Amino acid sequence: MNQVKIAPSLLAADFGNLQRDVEMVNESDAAWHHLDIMDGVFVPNISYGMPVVKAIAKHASKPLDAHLMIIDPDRYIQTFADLGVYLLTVHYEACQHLHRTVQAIRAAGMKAGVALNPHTDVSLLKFILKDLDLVLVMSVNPGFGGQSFIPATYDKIRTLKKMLKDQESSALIEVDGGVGPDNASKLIDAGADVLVAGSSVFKAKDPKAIIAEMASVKVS
Ligand SMILES: O=C(CO)[C@@H](O)[C@H](O)COP(=O)(O)O
Ligand SMILES: [Co+2]
Repeated sequence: MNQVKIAPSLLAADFGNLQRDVEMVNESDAAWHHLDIMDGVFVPNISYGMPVVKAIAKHASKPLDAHLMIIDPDRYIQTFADLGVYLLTVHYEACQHLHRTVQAIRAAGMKAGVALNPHTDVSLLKFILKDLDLVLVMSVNPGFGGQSFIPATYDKIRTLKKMLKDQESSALIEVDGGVGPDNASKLIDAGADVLVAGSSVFKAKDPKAIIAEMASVKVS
């Protein structure tokens, strides 16, 4: 059984000290850097765009896990590949032709993920699961850091885990929103492979210790 991966979300970093915070993640037990790209249309917030992704990529030593909260993400697939993104995740709710988008992500040389909003049923991915490297289960409504975790997520992860097993899919399950040491074990028990954590890491006195605590949770 693989160890859980921790992906600190840089949305909660200090943007005035971005290099310092990226380097903190480099030196920690985190597996990936999680990048939240928001367009102000799909979600009611604008985060950051390509120049900031480029700056992060320059200092990051771990794979870049980009979570696109933008409509019609096909427009930017090649740009993210050129910036060195490892895993590109698009929202089910933001794509007209999800299968085509996933194929385009892989053709550009990246791993492909699909994110689901809290209200979106995992069964909608039934016929595309085999084409995915990751499913991102949103445990808050996308758009902002620092929100409260939605408890229905546990059942959603369990249902998705069963679907993946039934289809013999090796896609990872990533959980994003309101995640921290308090719910990490329960999420891992439910079947999560990757935990995204923003506020619980960057607002902590000792961010590296919080990352280490979550990364060391035993997988049963
Ligand atoms: O995608 C998102 C929000 O839309 C996340 O990646 C958040 O950035 C996670 O922040 P916390 O809930 O952990 O503070
Ligand atoms: Co995210």
